[in-house]
Amino acid sequence: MKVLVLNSGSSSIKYQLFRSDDWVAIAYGLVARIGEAEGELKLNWLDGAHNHQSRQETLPIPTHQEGIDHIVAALRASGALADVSELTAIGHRVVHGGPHFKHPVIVDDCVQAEIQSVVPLAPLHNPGHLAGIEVARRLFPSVPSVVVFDTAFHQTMPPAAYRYAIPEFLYTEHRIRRYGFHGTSHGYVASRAARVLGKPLEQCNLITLHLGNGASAAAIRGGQCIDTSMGLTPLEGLVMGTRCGDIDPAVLIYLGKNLGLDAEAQDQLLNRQSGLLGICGVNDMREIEQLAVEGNARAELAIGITAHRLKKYIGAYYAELGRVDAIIFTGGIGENSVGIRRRACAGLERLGIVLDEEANASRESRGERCISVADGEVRVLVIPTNEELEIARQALAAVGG
Ligand SMILES: Nc1ncnc2c1ncn2[C@@H]1O[C@H](COP(=O)(O)OP(=O)(O)O)[C@@H](O)[C@H]1O
Ligand SMILES: CC(=O)OP(=O)(O)O
Ligand SMILES: [Mg+2]
Repeated sequence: MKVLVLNSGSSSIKYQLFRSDDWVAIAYGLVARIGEAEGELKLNWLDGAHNHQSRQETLPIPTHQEGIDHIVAALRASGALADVSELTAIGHRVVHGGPHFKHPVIVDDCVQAEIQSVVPLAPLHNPGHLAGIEVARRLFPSVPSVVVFDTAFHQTMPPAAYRYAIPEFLYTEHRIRRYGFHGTSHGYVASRAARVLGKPLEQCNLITLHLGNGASAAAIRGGQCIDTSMGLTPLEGLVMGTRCGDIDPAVLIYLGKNLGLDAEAQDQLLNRQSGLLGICGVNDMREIEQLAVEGNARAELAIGITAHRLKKYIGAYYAELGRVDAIIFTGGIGENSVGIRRRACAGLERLGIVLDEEANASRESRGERCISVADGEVRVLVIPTNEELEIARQALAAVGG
């Protein structure tokens, strides 16, 4: 049997198809630029002889419905999915689950309404997820759709970590609190780290750093999340591709009073025009690192602010945990950027965090690896994340597989 995972965004749908007996990804790809004049369909799959094949097409994809239609047609044509009846479940990534969801759930109208109700709290993410869920339920009524929430892993945080120091009614009546995101990734890399460390997850104290386009840190004690850097929305915390992360909230008051920016304009400014893009005009870390090598001062500053913020969170979470077994880097930047890892860990020797420069810089291994010195008190690990695999497993478990 097979499990299809959809990570449906506002204008794109990433997908992966897993065989559930051995969890091999037999196909994966992307539908991009939904609603634009020229859309894009990408499919990679394993053929009958286990050779990798790929196909790419440019075509108009006006809606999410057509996007999912194209995905299913391409999966069928490739032979990866002979028939929809082979699907045991469809797993959907949902960034914001609000205050109630602690576990994955099979979608029904109530669940969909609850996800809809928190759209204002994840404006970049939840609307696209809902579009994907609606279409999947309509097109495949016989296959259960399971939602796996980014927020679920963080539900173990204590009130001291998740409450903000603002009037109580904002929490009780308006659900304003820290939720945290990327939980599927933090949870996945934490369990992989426990295997590398050779002890049960329940005995591991970890700091996990998910550094992709969105970026967040989590403090994990005994396998459970006790704090995380993202807040009510995925805007708080670390510096991101286009999001500012932590700032003085009075910046918003200033923007409103002195620049006349309304809420919509403030949202655009801090969610889409800030972060790396705002500092140096580019939001892709690989390009920024190249620009910095060429002497671009704004690119160098963008890297400097990013690493400074990371170090601050490592220190804060070290203090919260008291004892740390490992720091884990993951996500596109965490897995690939030698420089960000080096700068985030520099000067932390007194905390027992000492990188092995050669291991950190080695491009030989792309997989799970240790990049700290052999006798380091705190292990520093690079662990590639696999949110889709984790979603597929959790979706199968939710349908009783
Ligand atoms: N070799 C590399 N060196 C530095 N940064 C990289 C490298 N490869 C990817 N990245 C960065 O990773 C980020 C994207 O991370 P990713 O986890 O793929 O994002 P998403 O959150 O969209 O899944 C981009 O900033 C990209 O530049
Ligand atoms: C929650 C979040 O920021 O997700 P992403 O990194 O996919 O944007
Ligand atoms: Mg990602």
